Amino acid sequence: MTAAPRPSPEECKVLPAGALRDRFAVVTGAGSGIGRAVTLRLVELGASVMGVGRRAERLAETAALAGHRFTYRALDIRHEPPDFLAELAELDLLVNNAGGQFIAPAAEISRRGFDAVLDLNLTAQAALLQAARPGLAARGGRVVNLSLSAPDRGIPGLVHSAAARAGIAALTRSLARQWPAIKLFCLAPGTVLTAGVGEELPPEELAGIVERTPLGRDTSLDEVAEWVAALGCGIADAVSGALIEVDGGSGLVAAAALAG
Ligand SMILES: CCCCCCC/C=C/C(=O)SCCNC(=O)CCNC(=O)[C@H](O)C(C)(C)COP(=O)(O)OP(=O)(O)OC[C@H]1O[C@@H](n2cnc3c(N)ncnc32)[C@H](O)[C@@H]1OP(=O)(O)O
Ligand SMILES: NC(=O)C1=CN([C@@H]2O[C@H](COP(=O)(O)OP(=O)(O)OC[C@H]3O[C@@H](n4cnc5c(N)ncnc54)[C@H](OP(=O)(O)O)[C@@H]3O)[C@@H](O)[C@H]2O)C=CC1
Repeated sequence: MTAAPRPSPEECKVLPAGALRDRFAVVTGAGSGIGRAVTLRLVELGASVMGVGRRAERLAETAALAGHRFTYRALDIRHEPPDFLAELAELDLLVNNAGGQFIAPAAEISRRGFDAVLDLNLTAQAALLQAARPGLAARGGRVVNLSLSAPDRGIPGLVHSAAARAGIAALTRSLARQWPAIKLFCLAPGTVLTAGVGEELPPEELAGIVERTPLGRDTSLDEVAEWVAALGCGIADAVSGALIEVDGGSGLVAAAALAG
């Protein structure tokens, strides 16, 4: 079956020019995929962005596209303390996007494997949030935590990631209550055809997942980027702590079993 058409990049751009003028954002995982698309859109809307990731060369590629309002720090959020955030006196937006996992049957995930995925997708992100809190509170700032659509329905093959992603949604809700000066959102894409997801799943399996999605298509990078920018610019400030699934309705149907 042919996938349903996505909106064009221009159709996704609904925010007015300058919507993020004079704002300062930190985006983790800014060297590729969703993080790069988010970075470029935030910069286009007027923000200055600090990007974070392990590979400096990937971040340098983003810098070449983003221009002078983008700076970056090459570091590992799992293994280095989040001092770069604690040092920021003021921060308007933190996009906790760096994440990922490996696909494996539950019985084959070792304690270290489970810990690695929990660490990347939950514990390290919690540490970034704690470090960023004073700077965010000083500006009435916002946080967008990237998650995965419908982890609460169960995802065979991704049990460690589903547990971490359910955790980040719960952390987002809890912090929204505890830190009222900061607005926190959890944004959960379904399938976004990045190189990263392509390394995890073969094309035919991805096509099958997209086909089972109620809207019959993937979610585009531009759609995710616009959602992050919208949550970050303040137009959604009547909302806090929410899990927003930008997934073409894939969270409404049972997730495919990715491993036995
Ligand atoms: C129906 C739902 C549709 C869902 C569609 C999918 C949507 C999701 C998309 C994305 O997330 S896109 C992002 C794609 N990119 C990634 O996910 C890559 C990220 N992965 C990593 O960075 C690493 O794999 C990791 C998860 C952080 C682990 O890194 P680390 O360097 O700590 O690993 P190691 O030291 O090598 O190993 C630690 C531990 O983990 C075990 N392990 C690693 N890979 C596997 C595997 N494939 N299978 C089983 N176990 C694995 C490894 O063996 C180690 O354990 P021990 O052997 O020492 O016990
Ligand atoms: N694509 C999809 O369909 C979906 C993606 N997601 C989530 O969205 C986020 C982005 O995914 P996507 O863009 O597709 O994937 P990518 O693999 O392209 O992005 C992950 C980014 O995180 C960075 N990163 C990974 N580990 C670390 C670390 N320890 N320290 C610092 N940076 C790190 C990577 O850079 P580097 O390797 O240089 O460190 C990379 O830029 C992830 O959390 C993913 O799980 C959720 C649902 C669906």
